[in-house]
Amino acid sequence: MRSGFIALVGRPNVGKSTLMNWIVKEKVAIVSSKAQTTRDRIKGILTKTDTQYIFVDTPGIHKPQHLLGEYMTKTAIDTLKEVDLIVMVIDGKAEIGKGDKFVRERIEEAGGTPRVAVINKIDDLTDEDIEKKKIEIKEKLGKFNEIYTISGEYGINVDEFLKGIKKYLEDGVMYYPEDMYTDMPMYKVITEIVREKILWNTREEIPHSVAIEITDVKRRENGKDCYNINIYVERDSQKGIIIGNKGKMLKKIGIEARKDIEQVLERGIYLNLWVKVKDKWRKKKPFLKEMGYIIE
Ligand SMILES: Nc1nc2c(ncn2[C@@H]2O[C@H](COP(=O)(O)OP(=O)(O)OP(=O)(O)O)[C@@H](O)[C@H]2O)c(=O)[nH]1
Repeated sequence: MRSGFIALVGRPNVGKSTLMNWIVKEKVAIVSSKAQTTRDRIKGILTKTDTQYIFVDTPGIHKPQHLLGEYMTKTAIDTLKEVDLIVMVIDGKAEIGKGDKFVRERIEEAGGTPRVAVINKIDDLTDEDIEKKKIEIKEKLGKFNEIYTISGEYGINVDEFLKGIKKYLEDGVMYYPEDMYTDMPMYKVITEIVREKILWNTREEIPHSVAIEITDVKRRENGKDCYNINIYVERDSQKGIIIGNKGKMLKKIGIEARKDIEQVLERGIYLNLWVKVKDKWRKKKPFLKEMGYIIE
């Protein structure tokens, strides 16, 4: 048996969450076309007959712009020092830029941890594009132990990638029981589902300034739990967008979120969503602490 921790790193939007979801085939990481949606270290665990892969999906590494950003980057760098392997995911469809170089520098800070590069989104690339990308990586990002080419969305070459990275894992250990696919607490899974639905439904209109909190769970007489969940935004205008015309948007978000949550919990629930304005919440440390984004 081999087992080990693998950090998936890369600038926002390269496809880390999509890849992890494909690998563990369960809803453990949020997928969105928006940048920086994954705020927490989430482990996706895949146990095969003789290998257990524990994936740590790091927050999108980027230059800190505000308090929440600082927290996300620090978490990501700490992760890199602890793992057995760093997998740097690169968007094969985009030119390698400042964001990728910034991530590469953070990998250097992790010291001697082995690192491989993954060119993602090859479903949209020609063989020639892929070869060019490999050269670009060597020129702009330097040396990796290996370079893999995959598509996380369609699962192309993902098995080969998994077999290939087995050698970096520790021999003779198994960290988690076989049937476990995430150690993310259930409340976090639930709030992430709500956040995902908001981001999907509101498209470009709602920025990342949204935080979700379960305020209470009450059991109704028929035995079903009723979840009350607050959605915090920064401005009245954002509140308006989420609620929508005659409350239609909030209703849609609620229905979609409830369905996914019921699937995860394997039972029926009631879900009440409340939208609240907290001005500039990202800059307010006590509030961030309360929401679990800062641990001191
Ligand atoms: N064509 C193609 N698109 C992909 C692939 N993987 C991901 N995408 C798209 O790329 C976008 C970003 O994917 P995510 O998985 O959210 O990216 P991420 O790196 O986890 O982003 P953050 O959580 O913001 O760090 C989404 O629109 C995906 O549909 C792929 O293999 N092929």
